[in-house]
Amino acid sequence: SFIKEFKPIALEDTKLFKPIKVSDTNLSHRVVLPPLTRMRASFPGNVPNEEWAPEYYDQRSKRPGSMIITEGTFISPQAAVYDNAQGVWSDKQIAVWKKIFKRVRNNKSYIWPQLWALGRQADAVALKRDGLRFDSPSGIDFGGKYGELYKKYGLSQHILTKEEIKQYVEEFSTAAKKIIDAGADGIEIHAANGFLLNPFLDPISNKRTNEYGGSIENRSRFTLEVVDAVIAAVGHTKVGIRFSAFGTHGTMSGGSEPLIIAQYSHVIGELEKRAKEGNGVVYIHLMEPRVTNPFLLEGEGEYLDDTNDFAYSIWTGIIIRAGNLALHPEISRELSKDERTLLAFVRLYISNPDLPDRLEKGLPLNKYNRETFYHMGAEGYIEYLRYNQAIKIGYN
Ligand SMILES: COC(=O)/C=C(\C#N)c1ccc(F)cc1
Repeated sequence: SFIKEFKPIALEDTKLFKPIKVSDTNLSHRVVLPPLTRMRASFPGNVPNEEWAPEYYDQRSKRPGSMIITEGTFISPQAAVYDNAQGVWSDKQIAVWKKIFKRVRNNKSYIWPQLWALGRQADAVALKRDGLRFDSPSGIDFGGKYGELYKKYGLSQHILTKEEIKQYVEEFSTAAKKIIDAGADGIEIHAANGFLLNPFLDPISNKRTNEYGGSIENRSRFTLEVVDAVIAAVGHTKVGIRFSAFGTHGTMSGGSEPLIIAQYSHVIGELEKRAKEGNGVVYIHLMEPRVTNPFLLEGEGEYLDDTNDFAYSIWTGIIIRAGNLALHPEISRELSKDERTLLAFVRLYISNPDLPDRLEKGLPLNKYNRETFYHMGAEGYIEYLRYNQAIKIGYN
C-alpha cells in the first residue's frame, strides 16, 4: 500500500531532474540508489543471488541514465563475515555480477559496486566458525550488542599489524580491478558505518601511536592508502568513497567528538589535493547527520547540531548525500539547488523500483517493510510494484 501520512511533492522543477555528467557516465537525473545490505547472497561462497539480484538491479535502473550503487560487497573472505552478503573475489561471484551488470547496461544505466570490509563489525558466530581474525585498530572494548556477543564466543579483537593493513589495501585494489574488468562503471570505497576503515578514522576506536594513529593525519592514512591503491588499479575516473562523519553505528563517536569535522575535513582535503593533481576520486558520498544509525527508525537518534556543509568548502567535485530524504521533499528541494549534489534514497528506492519517476511527479510512495530488508526472500526484494502496477491492483 501507499504511505498514507506523507504528502508527496513533485520535484520535477528542481535540478534533480537535470542531466549531469559524472566522470564517464551521463546521468539523466540526480536520484541515486545508495548501498543497503539485503542479505540475499548464498552461503557458503557469498555469491550474489543469481535468481533475484539481476532482477532487483534491473527494476531499479529501468529509467535510462540512472546511477546505482550496490549493496555492500566484500573484498575477501577475511572481510566477508556476514554469510548472506556477497563478495567479488571468486569466479562464481563474478559470473553473477556480470549478469547484473548486463541488465543495468541494457537499461543504459550505471552501476557502482560498494567495496566493503567488516573489521570490528564482523559476525561473531561466523568469525568463530571460520577461524577468522576479529580485526580492529586498537582492540578497544566497545560494548553494545556486538561487544557482548564477542565475549560470549570468547573472541578478542586482533590489533591489525602494518602488514595486515597492507594486505587489506591490496585486497581493495584487487577487488576493484576484478569488478571493473567484469563491467562495473566504477566502485565505491566503504569508509562509513563503523566498518573496517571507519574505526581507524575515529579517535574513540583508534588509539594507535604509530603511523596509523595518534593524529588526524595518521588516522586518515589507511583510508587514503586504500584510495590511492584503488585509483592506481582502476583509474581515478572509476572511484568514489562513502563517509558517515556523524554516524554512531558500530559505536563510532559521531557528532559528540569535537575533532570529528576536523578529521573528515582533513581526509576530504587530501582527496581534493589529489583532484587538483588530476587524480581525484569522482565523488564523495556523505551520510546525513539526521541518520546516525541505519537501524534506528525514522526520527530516532537524529543528530541535528551539525551538517555536511563543511565538505562543500573543501571538496569541489560531485557530492552524494543520503539520509531520510524521501520523506522530506522540502529538504531534497533545498539540497538539490547545488550544482554538484546528487541525492541518494535507499529505503524508498527499495520499495519503489521507479522512485525517480515518483519523486519527479510527486506520486504516492509504496510503504517499505523493514522486516524484509535483511531477510532471504523474493518478498521485499523484487516484489515491490511500479506505480502503474500498484494502481492496477488497487493501491490507494
Ligand atoms: C553495506 O554497508 C553498510 O553500511 C551495511 C550495514 C550498515 N550499517 C549493515 C546492514 C545490514 C546488516 F545486517 C548489517 C550491517
